[in-house]
Amino acid sequence: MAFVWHKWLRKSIRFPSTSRALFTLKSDPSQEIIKSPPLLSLDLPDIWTSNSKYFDPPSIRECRISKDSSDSSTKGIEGVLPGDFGPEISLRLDAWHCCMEEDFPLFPLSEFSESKFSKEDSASLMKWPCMGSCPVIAPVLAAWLGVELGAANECSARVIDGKLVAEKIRAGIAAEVMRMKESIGKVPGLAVILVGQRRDSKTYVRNKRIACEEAGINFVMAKFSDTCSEDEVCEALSSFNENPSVHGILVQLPLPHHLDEEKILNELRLEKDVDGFHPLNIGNLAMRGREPLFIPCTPKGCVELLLRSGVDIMGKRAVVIGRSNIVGLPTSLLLQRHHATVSTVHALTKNPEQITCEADIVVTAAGVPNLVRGNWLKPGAVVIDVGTYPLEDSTSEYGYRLIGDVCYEEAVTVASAITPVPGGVGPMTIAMLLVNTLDSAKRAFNFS
Ligand SMILES: NC(=O)C1=CN([C@@H]2O[C@H](COP(=O)(O)OP(=O)(O)OC[C@H]3O[C@@H](n4cnc5c(N)ncnc54)[C@H](OP(=O)(O)O)[C@@H]3O)[C@@H](O)[C@H]2O)C=CC1
Ligand SMILES: Nc1nc(=O)c2c([nH]1)NC[C@@H]1CN(c3ccc(C(=O)N[C@@H](CCC(=O)O)C(=O)O)cc3)C=[N+]21
Repeated sequence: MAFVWHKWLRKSIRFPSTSRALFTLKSDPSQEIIKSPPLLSLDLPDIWTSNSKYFDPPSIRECRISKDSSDSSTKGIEGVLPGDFGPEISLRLDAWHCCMEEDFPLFPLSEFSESKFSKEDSASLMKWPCMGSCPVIAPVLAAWLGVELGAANECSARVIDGKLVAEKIRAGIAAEVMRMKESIGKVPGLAVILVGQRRDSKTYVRNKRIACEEAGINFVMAKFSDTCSEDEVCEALSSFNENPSVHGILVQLPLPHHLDEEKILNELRLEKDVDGFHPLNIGNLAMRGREPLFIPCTPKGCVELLLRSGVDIMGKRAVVIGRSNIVGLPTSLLLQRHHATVSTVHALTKNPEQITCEADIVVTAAGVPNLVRGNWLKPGAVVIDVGTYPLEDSTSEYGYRLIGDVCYEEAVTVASAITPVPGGVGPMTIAMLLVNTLDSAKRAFNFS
């Protein structure tokens, strides 16, 4: 289906740098477009959530708009989406181009955000999340659709279903474990050290055990009381280090205060560091051209969710809220490896909302419930909520429920895609732990 942009609209369009860069690369056949590098050892297809009326079939992830066609006759640009292209400018689109009906593709082209629109126009358009970052194309499409822009508030962000994605990944891992078992008679093994009685830690470890069992991965655990000594923990760690049937070791954090976390983690063998917290793994993640043995599970899960939701990371502005060794810092490093321009917000950052407002991708890992309000977000931003704050709730099965960092009800009306808590990043963290454990076993057995 074709549509026409009026000439005055065309004048207001300037192609932003990402498009320009890609256009340049495309016009030079010796250069390949650099894609975000794949992360998973398992080659699984893209997965799209079906729980929103706005979803992206992978086939329309790249569309082209004819540059010069019909200019003289229609005094506009004719765009044909997708499939029937003239001389093209290739646009890489955000993940969330909507497809309202099968034969009516609707593309909020956020690439055109430099257009000159009056503030009033932009403001009202921005309230329309599915088009919000495209002040140029939205009115054209709205007129074309015969809908009022005011109907905006009915739209809401696509929910990125981490649980569903994680289930598919885990099914892939189970198949790989089975293949390994059938070929060499071995399976991967994960060992967990759990110290103390924290309810949330117990829940996370239980989830890890269930996930391992379902995937056919051996799971062993060493449990200690709150008052145990450092030596006891180190002894267990060193026995797991020596055990050839253990390919991954995880010390559940946080540890009780009397234990020296750094000292204990230092005991862990690099090649079994499936959490990816070892300084050498983090250092290699940070350095260009170096490959860490393991990428920390939560950051890897966040990026995996972005990629599988069709969100292009390259050239995008990302803000990571939090800079901890286990989530915030490695997430920033990993996004940078995927060619995002990354800013960090932490507890001492001034005007965090202004910095966050600039981001196309927001990953938040502060552990502060409802920290990120709707007005912290750029319309159309993709929001990944890592935060899990255990709130007392006697009506819940385990006496608490998890709250994220993001004020979900507000964010869902502004963002283009968002992860829920629970059911977002958490299950992906566990899936990535299984991926790392499988990778480690494959390395140990020289099995590919
Ligand atoms: N879903 C999952 O799979 C996982 C979830 N989590 C959850 O993610 C959250 C973060 O975990 P973790 O990194 O270990 O936590 P830490 O407490 O180690 O780090 C929190 C980070 O957030 C920053 N921060 C705290 N308050 C604010 C604020 N008001 N504004 C901006 N930044 C702030 C801190 O800044 P500063 O450095 O200045 O102190 C710090 O860098 C927790 O809720 C945790 O439960 C963690 C791991 C996995
Ligand atoms: N060495 C170490 N490695 C970790 O990866 C690690 C850690 N320590 N300490 C604590 C944090 C937190 N974390 C989570 C894992 C799973 C869920 C998870 O599965 N969450 C589910 C719900 C869980 C529930 O049932 O309550 C969800 O968000 O849907 C959450 C959080 C890993 N962490």
